[in-house]
Amino acid sequence: MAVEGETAVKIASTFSWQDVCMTVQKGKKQEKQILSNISGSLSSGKVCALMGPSGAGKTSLLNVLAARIRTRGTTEVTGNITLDGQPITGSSLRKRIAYVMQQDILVPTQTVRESLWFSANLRLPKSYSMKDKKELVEKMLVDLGLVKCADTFIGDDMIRGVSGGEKKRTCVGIELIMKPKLIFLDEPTSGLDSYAAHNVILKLEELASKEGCNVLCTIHQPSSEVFHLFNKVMLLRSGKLFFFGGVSGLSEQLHSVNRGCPNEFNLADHVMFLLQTELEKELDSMQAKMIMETPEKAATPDVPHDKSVMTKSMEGATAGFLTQLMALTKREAQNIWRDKPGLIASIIIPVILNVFFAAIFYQVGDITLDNYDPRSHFGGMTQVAIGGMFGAAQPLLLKFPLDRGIFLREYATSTYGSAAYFLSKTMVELPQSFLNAVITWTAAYFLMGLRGQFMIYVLVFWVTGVAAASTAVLVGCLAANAEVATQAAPAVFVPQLLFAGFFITTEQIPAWLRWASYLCALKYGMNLNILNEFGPDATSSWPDVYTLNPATGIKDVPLKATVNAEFVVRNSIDPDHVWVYVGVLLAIIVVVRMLSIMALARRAAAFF
Ligand SMILES: Nc1ncnc2c1ncn2[C@@H]1O[C@H](COP(=O)(O)OP(=O)(O)OP(=O)(O)O)[C@@H](O)[C@H]1O
Repeated sequence: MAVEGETAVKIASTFSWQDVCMTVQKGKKQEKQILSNISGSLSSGKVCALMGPSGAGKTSLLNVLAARIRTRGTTEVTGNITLDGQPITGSSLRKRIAYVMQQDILVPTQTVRESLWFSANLRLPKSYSMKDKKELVEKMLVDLGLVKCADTFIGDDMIRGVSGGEKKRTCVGIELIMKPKLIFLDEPTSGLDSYAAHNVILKLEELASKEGCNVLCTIHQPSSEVFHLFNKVMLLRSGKLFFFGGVSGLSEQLHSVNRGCPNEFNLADHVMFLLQTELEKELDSMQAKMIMETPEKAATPDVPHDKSVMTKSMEGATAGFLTQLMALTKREAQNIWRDKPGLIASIIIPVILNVFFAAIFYQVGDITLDNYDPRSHFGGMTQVAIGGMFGAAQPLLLKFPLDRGIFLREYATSTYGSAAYFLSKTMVELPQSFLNAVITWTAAYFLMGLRGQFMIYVLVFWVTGVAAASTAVLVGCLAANAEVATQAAPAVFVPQLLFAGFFITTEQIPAWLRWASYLCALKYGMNLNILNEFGPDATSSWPDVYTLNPATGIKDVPLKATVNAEFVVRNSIDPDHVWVYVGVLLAIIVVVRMLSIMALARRAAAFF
């Protein structure tokens, strides 16, 4: 299927690498040589297997050739790596390189078609119309044999989804949609049975020859059928090139050094066994002979299988910020909507918990009751605020660490920027937290018999929850992983409880520590709640109820004056500063979320 607007460009690209070396610094003076003088070349339409015993340097070489090694610090890489004579550096060349990781990092609630569409929509240049993109996705589904499962969820442990082989082919499709010139795959067949593995490599081979791209993949134990699909094989041993050439060439070479593969044996198994069982001395002498055979072949560019392969230039701007934001928001919302158990739990659990807690504080706000106690009244409000803070923070704390794999893969392939990614999560979070605020206060307000304005409680709870979630998000973006985020969370949230006026009033906190309460979002939320329930405006309409005067022993102090002094004055809350409290809460949200975007971008930049 020809995509409208394609430019007729014959692909005949050559990928070559000369004298690639990699060393890592171990301690102050020691160096470890990971790769030594590895050379070779591949040309359009060829699929090369990178093999060798464990620790031979396969992943290191793959990462070096794909420009995925950070050469700062202790790692040094030398050598020449070029694509059509150009060194592999710079973002435009990077975009022509696809890297399929060993783990299938996909969104479980997306279907196969949606996964490919997401990649096409955000990564293809704007010169591609929607129709072009859709045609490309459909073509990719056909080429990769994914039509039958196109509308099946990717799935995970909880959601029934596509098979392992189909997942792997989806990962390949996500990268191939960009029509990359180079495709690197780390163990694309690991965890697959031999038929599924054959299918993946066969599709890769077909696509490589059709699209004219160079494919290099590490592979552990290919079956004979799989092994013979490769056009080239590169064998490493202790960081050195043992063999590079065609599969039949390998067989000939082994015969020439008297280590031919018996007819009934698998050539790949045979050579791997040899590499791990032969004496070092023997291997050295074989290696010396075999390498002598390869450079000439490796240096000669191969002729593309299909000389009429067409492609369209991938240069030019890709999707803009708004398109990225919309696509990401849609995916995030779908993710929540399709995760039915999670969605139901996010509604049912707050209802049950809040009804239960409110039942404990039943009618604590009824000031006309004989057993009325202002501390219980305040306690009821306190528990809603504390529950709200943890309830809002908890789901957000692990959101970014748990989704980091997908973010890094997509960010690294320039699918979107960190700001669009971050804002998309916020767009979905806001209505969810508003719904949570309505649920919480509907349960709490009437059962506890509070007197402030219902809608103010909902709004304050919502904004304070978003502020708590912002802090959780920042912790999640800064933390190295989910475990670190979980460990760090109490250090951030417990002090908020201490500074919010629940256990100690602001005026009792030592002056040199009091400043910390000004950074505490919960404190501002609580100030607004206290004014809504106990502030002078709120209490002005209270019926006349009197409390005990300690000086006279007579109940002649108006209750409104008692609660005002106890909760408003002692917590240094100024009724004229309502909008200051609202403003500071909003400012905390904006500043903390901006810091989170920066932390996310920094983490993504450090990925390579
Ligand atoms: N940054 C590093 N610092 C120290 N040693 C390293 C580093 N990177 C790789 N190595 C070492 O280099 C050798 C090659 O590692 P590499 O992961 O490339 O091997 P591999 O062939 O892919 O192994 P496997 O098949 O087990 O994944 C190993 O001994 C590994 O411990």
